[in-house]
Amino acid sequence: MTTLGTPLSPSATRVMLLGSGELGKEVLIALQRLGVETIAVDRYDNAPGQQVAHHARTITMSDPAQLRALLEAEKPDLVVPEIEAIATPVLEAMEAEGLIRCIPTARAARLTMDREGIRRLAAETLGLPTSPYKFCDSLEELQAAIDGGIGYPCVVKPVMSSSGKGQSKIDGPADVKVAWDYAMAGGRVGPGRIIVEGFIDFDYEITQLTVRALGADGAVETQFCDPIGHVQVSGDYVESWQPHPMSPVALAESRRVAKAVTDNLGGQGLFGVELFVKGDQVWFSEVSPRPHDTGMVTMITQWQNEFELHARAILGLPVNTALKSPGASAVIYGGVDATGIAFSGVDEALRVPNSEVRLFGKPESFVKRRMGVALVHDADVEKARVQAKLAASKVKPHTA
Ligand SMILES: Nc1ncnc2c1ncn2[C@@H]1O[C@H](COP(=O)(O)OP(=O)(O)OP(=O)(O)O)[C@@H](O)[C@H]1O
Ligand SMILES: NCC(=O)N[C@@H]1O[C@H](COP(=O)([O-])[O-])[C@@H](O)[C@H]1O
Ligand SMILES: [Mg+2]
Repeated sequence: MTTLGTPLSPSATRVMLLGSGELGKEVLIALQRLGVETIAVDRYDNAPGQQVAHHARTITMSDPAQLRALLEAEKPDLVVPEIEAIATPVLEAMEAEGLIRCIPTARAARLTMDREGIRRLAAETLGLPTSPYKFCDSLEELQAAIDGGIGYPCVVKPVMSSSGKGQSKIDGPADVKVAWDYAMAGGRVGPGRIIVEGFIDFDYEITQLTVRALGADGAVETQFCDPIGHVQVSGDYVESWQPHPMSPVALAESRRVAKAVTDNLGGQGLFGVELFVKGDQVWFSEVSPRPHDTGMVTMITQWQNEFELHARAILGLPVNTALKSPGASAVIYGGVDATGIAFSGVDEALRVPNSEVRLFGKPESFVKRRMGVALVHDADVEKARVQAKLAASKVKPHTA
């Protein structure tokens, strides 16, 4: 049985988010609605989730000493990683010492913070289909990997990066050094290990949201959301929709792969399993052991959106993954490099039928920083896509 306390009292159920961007903000709102006391941690002040949590803390989460000191001081009941760039060995050590409970598990956070950990698990331990790949520490190793079998075209990514940072496609020998240099500039931490992957010429790609939550008998059960289709530009999501139509064989294979990966990672919570599909063939790409950016569409398509599902699953509450209506999301980028920007045209965006807009409240805008998202529901998912892009285009960010 789950017992929840009163926030800001000795009985409080206290949850700490490590990372408090747009995804964490929605998890925090879902937790607040259940009377959970929340602590929002990020690398900068006034991060989106810090604006809605009971407590805000700003630290360098990749610094082991800073992370351990904060966890020891706050003693949360649950620790919920929201980004990859965290000193995960601290989480593993403190979980092993019985000092914290990490969502879904500290091991899952460690394996997925680094492309090498999750790729070797999926392909080599679990035997799941993936693109061909090699890990390289120098330009020479990269060239040798391509010549030795990966071939052209291929994709280079820093092992520690997300949202497409440092990622590029290599079409021929002339691109190899450019891709290497770009990866070195775009990686998250430290010097240069990359993954080079054979390019998969997929028909479409999906995110298979997968929830591990407690059933009535107290055992973990796996439930799936309808598949989310999405379009990525330069490795970053620009639009998503749900449901994405799939053949029964491809859908069953997607769920087999998603279950194999999430069973191994374990724990409770929602996962975003990224898959490439061509005909009935499915390749595992990567997995977020937490809500996924493409899953923001569920804010308008599901009875319980992915953030509510995560909140409920981690607290031991039952979940419902049913679709409410087909719908779509389209990203609103900053368009300018400036702090404290303004957004015109929100009224016009909201005049698009069946639309909603979320502005994340990030204190600083960059040309390609995701600052908001437009959402539209419609019985016709293709129409929802068109309308969501229309609504997003009406919002005009500019310097204040
Ligand atoms: N091997 C590949 N073949 C074809 N396309 C690929 C390949 N690898 C990546 N892509 C494309 O680039 C996108 C981003 O790749 P990936 O998910 O690995 O990067 P990421 O930086 O982790 O992104 P995010 O954090 O947004 O999930 C994929 O969704 C896909 O569209
Ligand atoms: N693909 C991962 C992803 O979308 N993560 C989301 O972006 C935030 C960072 O945004 P920022 O880079 O604008 O600070 C993260 O905190 C998370 O909410
Ligand atoms: Mg991805």
